[in-house]
Amino acid sequence: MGHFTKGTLEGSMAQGLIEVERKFLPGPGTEERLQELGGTLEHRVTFRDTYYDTPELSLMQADHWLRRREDSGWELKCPGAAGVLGHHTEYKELTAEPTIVAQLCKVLGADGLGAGDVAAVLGPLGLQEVASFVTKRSAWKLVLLGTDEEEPQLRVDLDTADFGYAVGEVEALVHEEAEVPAALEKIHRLSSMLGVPAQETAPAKLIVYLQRFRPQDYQRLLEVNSSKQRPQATEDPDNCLG
Ligand SMILES: Cc1ncc(C[n+]2csc(CCOP(=O)(O)OP(=O)(O)OP(=O)(O)O)c2C)c(N)n1
Ligand SMILES: [Mg+2]
Repeated sequence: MGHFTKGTLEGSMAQGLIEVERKFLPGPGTEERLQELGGTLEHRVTFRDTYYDTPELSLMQADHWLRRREDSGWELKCPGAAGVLGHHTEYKELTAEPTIVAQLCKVLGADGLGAGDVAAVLGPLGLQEVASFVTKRSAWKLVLLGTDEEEPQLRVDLDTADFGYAVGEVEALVHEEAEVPAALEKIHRLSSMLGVPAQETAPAKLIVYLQRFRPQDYQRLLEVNSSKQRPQATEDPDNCLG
């Protein structure tokens, strides 16, 4: 996994936007540093995420991540176009339930389940809870000095999961692919001002959860990840940007 993930956000508020992000390990001084850099705290929020998969983890093995987030509904992250910028990977974030159901059926090879609620197809598709945890997030916004455009602003989320793991994300939202390199450059710049070592990466909360509480599942995922090359977006029938 590279340092960045990028997904196209769906939904009324953020239609067509591309999310470019980098995860890092925050320290005790990270919030203070954000303030010194002119960052503003947008909000603090607490939410529970529950992830679903088959007993064999068919979705995760296909790089699909299905979750229900308390108060904001279902979301499926699925692989987007292969990264052309080196280290980052891309995810499209589906939030419309009929679209999620259609993609689930495609990945799991199921037919004739209709296009209704996600909850209604969990049983038929053999999907069950694999992880559930609460995140406390502080969401920050920041404009880099010496940047003339008003956007994209950078966002920083500082998350602490209820099982004790803390992880940060620096992210930018852009409108088109052509803006991604500049966004990556800003993310790099802010990360380094936050004292993040250049090569540092941090695992997703879910990955750490599996490692700690479902070690056999974690092992299964590792084996798949090391034994297969990520398919090119254009050749991958499961790709949901395609
Ligand atoms: C080794 C490895 N690590 C990560 C991945 C990708 N991955 C792992 S879990 C996962 C799903 C969770 O993504 P994450 O960015 O951690 O979610 P979160 O920050 O809580 O929510 P937001 O509010 O940003 O939507 C993905 C895409 C992978 N395929 N392989
Ligand atoms: Mg994230």
